[in-house]
Amino acid sequence: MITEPPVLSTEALTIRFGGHVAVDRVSCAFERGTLTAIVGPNGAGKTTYFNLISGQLRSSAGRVLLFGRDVTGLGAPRRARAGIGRAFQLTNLFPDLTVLENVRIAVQARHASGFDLWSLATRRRELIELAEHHLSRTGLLDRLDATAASLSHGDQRKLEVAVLLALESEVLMFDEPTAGMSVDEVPLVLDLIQEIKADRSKTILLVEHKMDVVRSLADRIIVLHNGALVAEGAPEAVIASDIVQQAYLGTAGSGAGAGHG
Ligand SMILES: Nc1ncnc2c1ncn2[C@@H]1O[C@H](COP(=O)(O)OP(=O)(O)OP(=O)(O)O)[C@@H](O)[C@H]1O
Repeated sequence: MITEPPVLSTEALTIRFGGHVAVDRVSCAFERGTLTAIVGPNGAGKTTYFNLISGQLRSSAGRVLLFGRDVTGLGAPRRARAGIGRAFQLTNLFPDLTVLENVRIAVQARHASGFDLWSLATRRRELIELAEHHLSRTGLLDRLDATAASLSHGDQRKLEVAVLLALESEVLMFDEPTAGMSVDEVPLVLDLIQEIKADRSKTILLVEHKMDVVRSLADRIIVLHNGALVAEGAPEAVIASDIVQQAYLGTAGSGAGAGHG
């Protein structure tokens, strides 16, 4: 029987900084339509693991596979074009362009081939319609003409997600999506992630300290500690497990209401 490879997987992924092993032989598969939260104490290697997947860092050993294809040798821009979309890098946005222009450029980049000079006007309309579709999903239709730079922090995050949707990224990676946001903006971003998760077409990875956020969004949790993957499973079971309670959340038996850091 032929089984489909997972959308994304890492095999014994490892990085050393001098003598320090920041990510230590992490093997993990991420399936389409799932949201996996990556948790662990400060310095556990979560962001470094993200950087290895998105290509911001090159691994010392191990592999990153996208649909079973080895992308370990590709840099970040090529991995992004292959479908690994990392949100909230800010480099994804053109600050002086409008909301609509930012997303239209992403749609255009995605649909560059097949460009037909004779139907420029039709083509332009189609690009704008697609861009508006992504902006409608992310709740930005009323900000089409605002420049990216003029948006609130929360709306900029929505715009970044619209750009990733327009680029048709298969994998969406969120590193602490609510960090630095005001209390009113937090639910907007969480609703947005929930909305993208709901159609089950994307593979979502989330690094998050807040356990209430993890509980409400994640289908699965993986726990990193000292760079190694030490626990994995359904959120309630992993959060309640002794290994997480004692070693990673520091409060055995408390019900893990809080993260750390
Ligand atoms: N470029 C680097 N050079 C040297 N050491 C690094 C580098 N990047 C990360 N580290 C080290 O690797 C370890 C993992 O760091 P990382 O930022 O991935 O942890 P984290 O789990 O994301 O932590 P936090 O929850 O605090 O964000 C830490 O000990 C960190 O100091």
